[in-house]
Amino acid sequence: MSNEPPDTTAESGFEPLRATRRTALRGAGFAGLLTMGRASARQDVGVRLHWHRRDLRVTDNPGLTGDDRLLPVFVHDPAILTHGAPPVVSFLLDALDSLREQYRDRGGELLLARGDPRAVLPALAAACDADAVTWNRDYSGLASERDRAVAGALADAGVSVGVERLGGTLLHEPEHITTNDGSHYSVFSDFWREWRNQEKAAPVAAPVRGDVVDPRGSLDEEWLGEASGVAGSLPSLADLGFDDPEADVQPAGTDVAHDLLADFRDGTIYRYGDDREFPSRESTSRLSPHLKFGTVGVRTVWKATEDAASAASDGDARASVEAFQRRLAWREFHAHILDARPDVVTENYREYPNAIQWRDDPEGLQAWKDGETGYPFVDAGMRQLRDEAWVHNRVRMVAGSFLTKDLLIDWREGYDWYRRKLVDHDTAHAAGGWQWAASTGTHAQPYFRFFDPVTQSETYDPDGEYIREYVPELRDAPTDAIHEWPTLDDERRADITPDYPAPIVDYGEHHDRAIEAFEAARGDG
Ligand SMILES: Cc1cc2nc3c(=O)[nH]c(=O)nc-3n(C[C@H](O)[C@H](O)[C@H](O)COP(=O)(O)OP(=O)(O)OC[C@H]3O[C@@H](n4cnc5c(N)ncnc54)[C@H](O)[C@@H]3O)c2cc1C
Repeated sequence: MSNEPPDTTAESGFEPLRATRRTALRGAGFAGLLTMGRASARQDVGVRLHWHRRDLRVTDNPGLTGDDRLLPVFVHDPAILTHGAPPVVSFLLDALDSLREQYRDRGGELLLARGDPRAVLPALAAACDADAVTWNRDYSGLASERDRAVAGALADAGVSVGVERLGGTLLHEPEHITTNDGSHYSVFSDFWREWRNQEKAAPVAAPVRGDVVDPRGSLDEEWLGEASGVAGSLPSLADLGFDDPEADVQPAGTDVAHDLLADFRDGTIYRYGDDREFPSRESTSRLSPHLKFGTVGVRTVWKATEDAASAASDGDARASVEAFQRRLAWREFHAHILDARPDVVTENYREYPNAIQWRDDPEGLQAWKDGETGYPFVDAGMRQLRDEAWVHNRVRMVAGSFLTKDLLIDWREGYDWYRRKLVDHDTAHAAGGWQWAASTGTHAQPYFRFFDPVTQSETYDPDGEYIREYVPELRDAPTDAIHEWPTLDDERRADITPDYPAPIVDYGEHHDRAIEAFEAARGDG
């Protein structure tokens, strides 16, 4: 395997900027920047400004390799923050704290700015006399638009820098995995075959002391003082306009991610194949927010899977590792789709000839959000979301199917609720997951396929352990009654507990309603 990161700059569409005039950027219009100063402490090698976004780590970060000295920055961008929510922003702040420590351990400092990156980055590049600005590529429409605008702003400002967009988020860039006609794959099994066969790059080394610029003493105080909001202390959730999350959000940071990964590699990964669909068995990695914010590098995760495969005792153990590797491929499949079709966040990927007649059902939607539908497996998932800001994949699928099929409510409502509540919210995977559940996505769950919440609960929570944990009203109920709750008569339900609701939709009838709506959308009606 090559130690070199794949060269993604060639297809990036960004030409290095070669403007020669350095302009003063006083009053560039963001918090804290007033005065420029020269920052490069050592004049013999150039300074490169690295803009961190979803790569909040120093280890295994292709954006941090190279000969020049690094000045890292993170910009709290109000335009992006409007799409945030307390769990993700809380995780982000925790991750930034950890990143800052990682830089301090190397004699540097993470600059923290607040404002529009189109103003912040040209100004900072000028202030620190940067030769280059780098960032790792992001794939959403919003991010791509922003990045193009920042590259343009750097050029317009006449700051003499080269801009490079690097690939630190995925193992394979969208341009490298395409169908014969050059378009993105829309069938996962085909994508997987191609993705699996391509060589994967190894993790890259972290910068060491001396590779990182210590901006103190070289950048002007305005950049560094607390009042500027540029360095100094991290903002709080309240500073950024967010309430505290309702959930107990899992901790962030590279050490946490590496510990999770090591535990998973050394044990749980071998149970993944058999146990991953059972929410009470805790057999998944819980790496999703770390992969979203890049507190761990995906090459590091891949290497851990290869190590686990080499140490596997038999074919079953190797198959289990491969089941996990497929999940990493799903992650990239969805990212490639988002790159090709940025509209999947709001529009159906697969259009039906007629519009799907989603129901307007505010009470049903609220019951779903509150975990009060009277379908215990669904409610357990929605309450896990409320309490932990994370939900097991099987239950996300069942709760997603329940909303879009059983309640026939638009998938965008579910997407928006998960966006506000999940710590791992990621536009690519959320759009992929929701559109799959709603049968509007790529490889499409057929419209007539439902996840029957009773059968799902019997199959994937046979002892009712998961449901009992999150639906305490049913803690003492017999297991068969837990599963069959939606089908029991009122008297039997009242005998078991008066505290848990009756089903909000009649078991069975909603099925016919959804089939009719989808057939009408298909023009079959
Ligand atoms: C309706 C719905 C919405 C979803 N929204 C998100 C989301 O906003 N963010 C998110 O990261 N995942 C989302 N998923 C995918 C999946 O549920 C989570 O990635 C997974 O539960 C995270 O737990 P884990 O890290 O323990 O996963 P593991 O099983 O350990 O998987 C390892 C990693 O693979 C990736 N992965 C696993 N399954 C998928 C998948 N189906 N699609 C894409 N990547 C996957 C994740 O990065 C995950 O961390 C959604 C799924 C559905 C059905």
